[in-house]
Amino acid sequence: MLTVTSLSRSFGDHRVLDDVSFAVRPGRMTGFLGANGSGKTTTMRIILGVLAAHGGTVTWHGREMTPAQRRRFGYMPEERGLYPKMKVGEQIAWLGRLHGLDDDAARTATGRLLDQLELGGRADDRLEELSLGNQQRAQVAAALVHDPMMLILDEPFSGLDPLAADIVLTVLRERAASGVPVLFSSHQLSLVERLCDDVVIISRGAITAAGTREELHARYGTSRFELVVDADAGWVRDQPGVQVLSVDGPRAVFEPSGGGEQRVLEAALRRGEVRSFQPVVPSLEEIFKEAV
Ligand SMILES: Nc1ncnc2c1ncn2[C@@H]1O[C@H](COP(=O)(O)OP(=O)(O)OP(=O)(O)O)[C@@H](O)[C@H]1O
Repeated sequence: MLTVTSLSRSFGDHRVLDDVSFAVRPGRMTGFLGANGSGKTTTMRIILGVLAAHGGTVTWHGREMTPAQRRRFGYMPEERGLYPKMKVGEQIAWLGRLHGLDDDAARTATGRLLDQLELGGRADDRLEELSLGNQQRAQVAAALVHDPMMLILDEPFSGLDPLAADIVLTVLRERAASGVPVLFSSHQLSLVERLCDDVVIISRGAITAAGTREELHARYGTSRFELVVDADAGWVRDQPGVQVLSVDGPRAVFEPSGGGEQRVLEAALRRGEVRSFQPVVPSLEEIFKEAV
């Protein structure tokens, strides 16, 4: 497990990280969310050891991380760093060797990854000949080729169409399932909602929410209910013990008190068909807006 505790960092007078603490657990996909300039990249760079913290610690399984351990991390930086003129396959294998793989292992890992990322046929093309989305997939391969023990990915899904995002996601999920902690930043909240196990939200350099997706839904959950019937739902307004928030044809959203939701459900069943009746679960987008 990677644990970040009380990180702080300033650039001049500008404090960009203030008491940042969170954990990235093995086998989990952790989404790191925050508005532009909130401190995600700075935090990731400190974890990687390419930027010094002014306070706080980064530990791996409870101990201060060593440079050798950091070298076993896989990092996809925000500024993509592959060579445009170099052939994709050669480049990924070369990065594997730089990380200590022998020639055979580097070639095998490269071939497998490029196939998984559906770039197998492009191994002999120069990077610049690939579309931007395919270049991005090659960047993912570069971060994974040495079988890293932890993955830190800055916006790995930006610029990918939904099919390409799913291909990358499958590869990352496979690594997470094998026990690798995965931390990735993203602005695409619907995507994060679908794929992350844990969520960390940062706002202006401070963590405003962190936990499993279910914990955040419960914490930011409301006591609202949504009822959908087969005719106009305006009658819900007359029910005792509920505050109606909206009625839109057959759909009513209300906030009950003292068991009011049961009475509404019973009344709806007496009146006819109930199409759905459920508590309103906030989306990650709503949680994000409330937390930042
Ligand atoms: N080298 C630097 N020198 C001065 N200020 C910096 C430096 N690096 C980052 N900052 C500032 O630190 C703040 C946090 O930046 P950071 O890149 O960590 O944010 P971010 O959450 O990754 O943003 P984005 O989503 O836009 O990539 C910003 O105000 C940025 O201008």
